Amino acid sequence: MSVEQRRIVLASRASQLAQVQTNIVLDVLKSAFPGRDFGTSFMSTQGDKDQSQALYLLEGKSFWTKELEVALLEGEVDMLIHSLKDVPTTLPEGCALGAILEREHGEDSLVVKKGYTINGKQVHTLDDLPPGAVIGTSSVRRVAQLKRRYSDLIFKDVPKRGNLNTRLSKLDDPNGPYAALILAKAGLVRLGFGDRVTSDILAPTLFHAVGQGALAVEIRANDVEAHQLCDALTHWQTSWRCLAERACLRILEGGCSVPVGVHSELVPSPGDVREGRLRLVGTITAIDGQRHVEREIDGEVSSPEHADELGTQLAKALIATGGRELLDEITKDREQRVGQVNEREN
Ligand SMILES: NCc1[nH]cc(CCC(=O)O)c1CC(=O)O
Repeated sequence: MSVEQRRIVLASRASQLAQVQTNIVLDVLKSAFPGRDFGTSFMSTQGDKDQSQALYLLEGKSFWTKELEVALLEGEVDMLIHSLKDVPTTLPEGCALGAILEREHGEDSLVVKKGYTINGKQVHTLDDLPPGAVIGTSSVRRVAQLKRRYSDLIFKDVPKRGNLNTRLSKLDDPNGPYAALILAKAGLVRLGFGDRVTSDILAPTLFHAVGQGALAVEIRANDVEAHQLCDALTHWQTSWRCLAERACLRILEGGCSVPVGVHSELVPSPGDVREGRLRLVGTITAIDGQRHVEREIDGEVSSPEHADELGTQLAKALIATGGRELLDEITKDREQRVGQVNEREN
C-alpha cells in the first residue's frame, strides 16, 4: 500500500441526522479500507441558518448542499454525505454522485402522540383517527396525496425547529396541537426512534419522495480515488431505482420541487449479474389533492443509463396524461407564495 495515501474527509450538514448518516458511511468505509485515514467535517448550511425564509421558492433545493459543494470543489473535503432526497436532480459542474447506498426504508410513517386513544382503543393508523384530527407535516407531497383519501383530517405545518427529539416531545405534549406526525421512516430509524413508528403509510395511499431513505455520496467528478472508494459503498439495485426516480423528477420539475411521489422495485435477474426488471410508478398530485396523475412503467435494465431512460419515459407519460396541466398550476401557486414564510420539505 502506498504511504502517500491522502486523508479522505467526509462532510455533511451539522444536523443530528446528517451527522449520524455521515458516521454510518464512515463506518462502512473504515471496515472496507482498514488501512486508510478518514476524517469528518460538519458545517451548517444556508438551509440550516435561515429556516424561516422562503428559500426553496426562490432558489430550488440547492440551499441544503451549496456551501458543502463549494468546500468539496475547493478540495477542503472529499465526500459529501447526503440524504439523497435532499440532493437536487442536477448537480453543479464538477460534482458527481459517487455512490448511493442501500435503501432500507423508503416509506413515510405515521407517529401517533403517546397515549392517544379513541374509545379506549390505541390509535395506530390514519384510518383510526377521528375527523378533525390534526396531522403535522410540512411536506406538500404528503398533504396533497393524503387529502385525497383523508379529506376530514387536518394537515398542519410543523415548524422545523430543533432536532427530531424536540418535535416528538411537542407531539407528545398533552396540550400540543398534533394527534400525529408523518415522517420519513429512514430518518426515525437512523436516529433511534424506530419504536415510535405506529404504522407505515405505503403506496398507493402515499408515494414517497424521490430518493427517500437512501444515502448518497457526492464527490468531485474527477476524483478517481474517491470513485474507487465509492464502489465499496454502492448498492446497485438501490442506485438504479433511485437514478430512475431522479430522472423522472428531473424532467418534471424543470428546476422546482413539485409534489411528485414514486414507488420503485427492482427484481435482479438470476445469477451474479447486474441486470433485472425495474418497475417504477410516478405520481403528480394537485396541492389540494383534487387531481392526481399516476403512471407505471417497467422494463429490463442492465445499466444505470437504462434506468435513467426508464425514468425519463415515465416522466413523459405523466406529462402527456394530465401532468403538464398539474405542473403548470403548481408553478403558478409557487410563484404566488414567494415572499410568504415557508419552508421546504419533500
Ligand atoms: N425533508 C427532510 C428530510 N430529508 C431526509 C429525511 C429523512 C431521511 C431520508 O429520507 O433519507 C428528512 C426528514 C423527513 O422527511 O421526515
